[in-house]
Amino acid sequence: MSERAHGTPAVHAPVVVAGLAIGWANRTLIENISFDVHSGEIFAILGGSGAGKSTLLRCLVGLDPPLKGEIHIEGNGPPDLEHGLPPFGVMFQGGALFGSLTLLENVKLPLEQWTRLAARDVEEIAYAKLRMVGLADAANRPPSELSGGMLKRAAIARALALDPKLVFFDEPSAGLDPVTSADLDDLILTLARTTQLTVVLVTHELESLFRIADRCLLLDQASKSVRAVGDPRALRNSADPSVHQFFNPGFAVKERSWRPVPPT
Ligand SMILES: Nc1ncnc2c1ncn2[C@@H]1O[C@H](COP(=O)(O)OP(=O)(O)OP(=O)(O)O)[C@@H](O)[C@H]1O
Repeated sequence: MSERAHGTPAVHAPVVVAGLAIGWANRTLIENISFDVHSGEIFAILGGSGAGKSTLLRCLVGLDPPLKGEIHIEGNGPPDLEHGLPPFGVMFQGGALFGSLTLLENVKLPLEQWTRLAARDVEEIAYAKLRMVGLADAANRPPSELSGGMLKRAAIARALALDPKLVFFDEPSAGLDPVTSADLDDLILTLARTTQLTVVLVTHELESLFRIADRCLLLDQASKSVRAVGDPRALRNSADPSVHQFFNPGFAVKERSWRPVPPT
């Protein structure tokens, strides 16, 4: 279901996807994927387990080639990770911090790799990023000494080290308890709203989705298609039963649970 088919302007969108098919060798996961991510919005990729959410994200950041279709990132074609600085930050599911380095050293890495800044400036910027995610006090600790929530924050700091205007997060709240997950949502929301950051994230946490996402894309494994695109709060009331069920998973159970017990 293309948003542009419904008239949404696509000019200068940070992410534009048209007629994309994703999958592996001779196995197509999802076809005809078309959507735009608007500047400054938080856009979520949703779907059941194995639907292809991470595969789509990997295509968007240039790690895997799509089977077919177009991807435009920041007005260019698909990202070419082998040549030059990618115009976005990425946080993968596990955070992917280097265990042998301190948090500060982890955040310094992209600055050292992609800029010619003096060592003092690199250190200052890396500290500023850690401060931004509330981890300045932990700058000299290794990842092994941190909680799951702190590791995610550190990974976000590293993804933002080069001040990208666009970031991709794969399951940022995976493995976190509800309180830590809500704190992380607040951080993502604050970053997006205060720095005009465009965020594309994969999630399967509905609570988090309703809390932070402006719009979302629902992938459907059975029909190999995009089932819905739009505001998750509106999709909650979708007339399409499968979309309604996805956004209201407890609905049928709740209905059954308060039905009176028949007299014996
Ligand atoms: N490198 C690969 N080669 C072949 N098939 C793969 C590869 N990586 C993933 N797949 C398959 O593609 C399908 C989609 O995987 P993907 O990780 O994109 O799903 P997902 O929606 O992110 O699922 P989950 O929510 O469980 O993480 C799965 O059936 C998976 O086994």
